[in-house]
Amino acid sequence: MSLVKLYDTTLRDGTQAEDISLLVEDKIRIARKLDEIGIHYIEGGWPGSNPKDVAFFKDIKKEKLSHAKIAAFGSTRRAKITPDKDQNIRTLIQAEPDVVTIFGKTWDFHVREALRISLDENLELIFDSLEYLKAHAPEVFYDAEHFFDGYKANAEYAIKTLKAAEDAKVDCIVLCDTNGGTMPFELAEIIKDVRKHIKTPLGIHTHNDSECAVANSLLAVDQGIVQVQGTINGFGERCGNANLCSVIPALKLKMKQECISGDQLKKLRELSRYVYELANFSPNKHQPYVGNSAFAHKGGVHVSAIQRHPETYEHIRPELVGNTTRVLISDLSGRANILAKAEEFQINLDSKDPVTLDILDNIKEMENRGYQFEGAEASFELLMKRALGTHKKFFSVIGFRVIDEKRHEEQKTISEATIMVKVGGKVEHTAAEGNGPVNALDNAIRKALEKFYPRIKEVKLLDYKVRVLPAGQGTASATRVLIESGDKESRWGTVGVSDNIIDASYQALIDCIEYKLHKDEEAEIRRK
Ligand SMILES: CC(=O)SCCNC(=O)CCNC(=O)[C@H](O)C(C)(C)COP(=O)(O)OP(=O)(O)OC[C@H]1O[C@@H](n2cnc3c(N)ncnc32)[C@H](O)[C@@H]1OP(=O)(O)O
Ligand SMILES: CC(=O)C(=O)O
Repeated sequence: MSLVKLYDTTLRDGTQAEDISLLVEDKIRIARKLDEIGIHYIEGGWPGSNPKDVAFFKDIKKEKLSHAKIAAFGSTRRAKITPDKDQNIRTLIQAEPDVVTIFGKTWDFHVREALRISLDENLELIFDSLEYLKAHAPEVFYDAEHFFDGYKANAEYAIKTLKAAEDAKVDCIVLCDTNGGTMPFELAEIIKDVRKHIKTPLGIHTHNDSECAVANSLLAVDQGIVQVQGTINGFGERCGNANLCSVIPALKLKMKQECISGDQLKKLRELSRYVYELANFSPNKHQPYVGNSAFAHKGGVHVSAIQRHPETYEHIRPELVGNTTRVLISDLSGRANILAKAEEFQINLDSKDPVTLDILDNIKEMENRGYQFEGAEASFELLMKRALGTHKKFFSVIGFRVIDEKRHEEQKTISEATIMVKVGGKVEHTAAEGNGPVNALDNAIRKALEKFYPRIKEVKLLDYKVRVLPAGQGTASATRVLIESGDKESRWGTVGVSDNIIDASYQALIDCIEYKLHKDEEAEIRRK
């Protein structure tokens, strides 16, 4: 099986996506990660476009990449000038990349309307830009922009443009589905025909406007293409590019194509999340292979079956891409979900134990009131402990009060909370201000408990989400609050539901603190 080369364009086409912008430092950090995972080519940007991309090519030279080659992107020369005078081509050479990739026009419509030159002149543009670059760069790739649309409009001319690139002796000709509208069955037929005319190695670059970018890339490999271009998480112009986080495992695990090693593949989820983080995006939890939900089982029937054989509802073993199986708890749960969860928390439950059925009934009744335990595993663990009688009461809350006050129209609203807690025999009464009522309550709870349990200081509130339940009752609706918290070691989610948003937040905050205290005490016992 020959090697399929992976060409990542997250740093170029990925940054053409709406809302994505990466600093030079971010690009360098992502390039290091791409190299670690075994990407063969990293397209760093278009040096003729902006100073940031010029800086990238300068800075990346200081990095010791283990094997990835760095590619610089640009276009064929402008009409009426020679390549050596073309500013874009000059900057590509000055960037001194390992590879230069330029795009040129394939579609006669684009030649006439976008470039406004003759069809023959475009062939000259392609040939002499590439011939010149071949003499000045170690490796040269040609992106045949709009190849599939061009072929459908005028196959003869589209093939002529590829021949011009072949005559210039480029190292790879990349067929681009630039508008992302090509269907997989069309693409396979077109590539078959191209292979009759072109002997240069072929690559594929697809966009996702018809949701076919990954399928098209895989089909192209099936048709003998040796280079696949794409981006991490599918970031890219409009609807994005072929998502390498789906392409790579499909190539490796399903098509048995050599591309990266099994150990590198295990870093795929980490890479996906790293890129989301640096792009300042929340990860897509439903993303195939690498998303949190990719191997999360909710239906009772599914959970029961995966415990017997994971393959019953998992298309691959999640560990192969660095992911894990998760069992979700909801009103679609059966006993199998509860048992699986209990096992995860190292709680011994028996499927015939009446407590299991009690927990199940309790969950279904709570979900009916609006609770949701997906994403609130810590509240769920506390619920199990309460049902089993293993829950420890570290403190009790005697009462709390939250006040919001606006003393003058021009002034900021002030939030203050007071709380009375009992720890052992001691009653503590504290007050705290906050940035809004929930923050004031959070501050007051912590202030009251920290002197008894100083490790509460380590807890950070990472995310706070409110959902109105059921929708449509306006400000009288019940609310569900989901809180994500974390400390140095882990992250956990808690939930509260009430027709009062402060009360719902209070429940989730108290569960958060109780979970931390249980977790630390159990860790301490294990250490001893
Ligand atoms: C399919 C793709 O994703 S291609 C990549 C697209 N990415 C980008 O455009 C991002 C980076 N681009 C840029 O920074 C700018 O567009 C630049 C610096 C490259 C060019 O800027 P400008 O000179 O202002 O031109 P503009 O942005 O309006 O682009 C249109 C020009 O590109 C020319 N052009 C477009 N494609 C090609 C090509 N394949 N070969 C040569 N020239 C081309 C057009 O003829 C037009 O030139 P004209 O104005 O002289 O008629
Ligand atoms: C080259 C490129 O980005 C495209 O054709 O989509």
